[in-house]
Amino acid sequence: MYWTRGHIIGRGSSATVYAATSSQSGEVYAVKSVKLSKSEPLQREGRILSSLSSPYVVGYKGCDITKENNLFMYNLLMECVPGGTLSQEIRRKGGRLDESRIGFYTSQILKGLDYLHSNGFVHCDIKGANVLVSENGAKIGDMGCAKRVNLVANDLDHAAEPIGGTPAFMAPEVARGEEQGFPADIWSLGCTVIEMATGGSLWPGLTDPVSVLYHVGFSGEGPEIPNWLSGEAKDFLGKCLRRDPKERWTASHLLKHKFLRELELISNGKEIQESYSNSPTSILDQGIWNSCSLGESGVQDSPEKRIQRLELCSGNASWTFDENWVTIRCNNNENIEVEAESCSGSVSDSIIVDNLTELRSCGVAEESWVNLLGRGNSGRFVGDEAISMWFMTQFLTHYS
Ligand SMILES: Nc1ncnc2c1ncn2[C@@H]1O[C@H](COP(=O)(O)OP(=O)(O)OP(=O)(O)O)[C@@H](O)[C@H]1O
Repeated sequence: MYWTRGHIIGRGSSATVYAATSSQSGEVYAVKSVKLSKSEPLQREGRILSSLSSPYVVGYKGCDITKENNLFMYNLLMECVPGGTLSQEIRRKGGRLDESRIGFYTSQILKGLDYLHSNGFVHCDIKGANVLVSENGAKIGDMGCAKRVNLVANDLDHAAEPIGGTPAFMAPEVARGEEQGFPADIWSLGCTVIEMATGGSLWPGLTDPVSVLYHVGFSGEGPEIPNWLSGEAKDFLGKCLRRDPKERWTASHLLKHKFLRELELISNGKEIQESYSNSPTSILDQGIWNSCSLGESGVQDSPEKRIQRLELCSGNASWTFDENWVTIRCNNNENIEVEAESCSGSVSDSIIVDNLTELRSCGVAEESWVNLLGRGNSGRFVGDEAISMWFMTQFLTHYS
């Protein structure tokens, strides 16, 4: 397939997403690109997406390898969902959504989950930042953490698939590193409903992902359910946020819950769609394209200097919904990669050090590692190449 790369429309912790135009049809796609040498997780995501087809999951359009500026890039082409993420939509609407809109998006995310689960996939990272919205509603995106469940045994192949996701949205059994099956997505959906209702932190007062993990896993508590929600909505959340995964309702069961059924009868989707299409902040607006320019900084400094710069960039840990992110990854060889990125485009850096001893010898206080991890909405734990549970253990040991 021939296509032309356009503007950046989003950045995640592992990849950059651009608009792309098909040379033949002129159709606009979203293309997620990474250096070929680091593309194994994206290739895996592509393989999963290519096996799926649902109006509630972002559509697969193909993949290829390009050579640009002497770099080989792996590209995953997807359907372009023009409204950005659900988290961005929440901010556009002033920090929280009204209940009918919450029900509208929840029902579509659930239909996507029902589809994934009945095809044997656990998404493993449901949250507002991984749901894409358009005038037609919501679609589940970012299948980068997804894993297959053995439907016959109704169990995970633990050896093959590490636990992944975003700490604040993780189910208790996931935070404890025990299991990550279909019910884990349902807990994360409950957290996403609360995100839609509050726009704020699910765990106020907990400012770094390690303390969130510890609290979720061992405190016996769930996130606070906003008081202003109706009884039906609270009941729905209660079914999603049961601490025992066996007691959580399934996606197909939740689709029949009175919270969604009643809303569907009242709004029939129309009012919500009209309201959405009036939004002036679609990512396809030219103004947004024009304002989006991201610089790449050089990487000539020594690892020491670059780690120190990252430490300065990271500031205080804050578990908020800002778009800045800093990620620390550890691969199987225990090389540690530290990256910093600013959505405004002013910082872009990445360094690799061999082990924790080297990170220590660079003079970065261990507290700052937590800060580095805690910044932004993607202080997250994902597959092999990303922050491993091993690395989390280091933090837990340090933290406790
Ligand atoms: N199909 C799409 N259509 C429109 N925008 C998209 C699409 N896919 C991704 N984006 C944008 O790109 C951003 C990054 O995408 P995505 O979350 O898939 O990347 P990632 O590197 O896997 O993220 P992370 O690992 O941090 O969760 C999204 O937050 C969204 O703004």
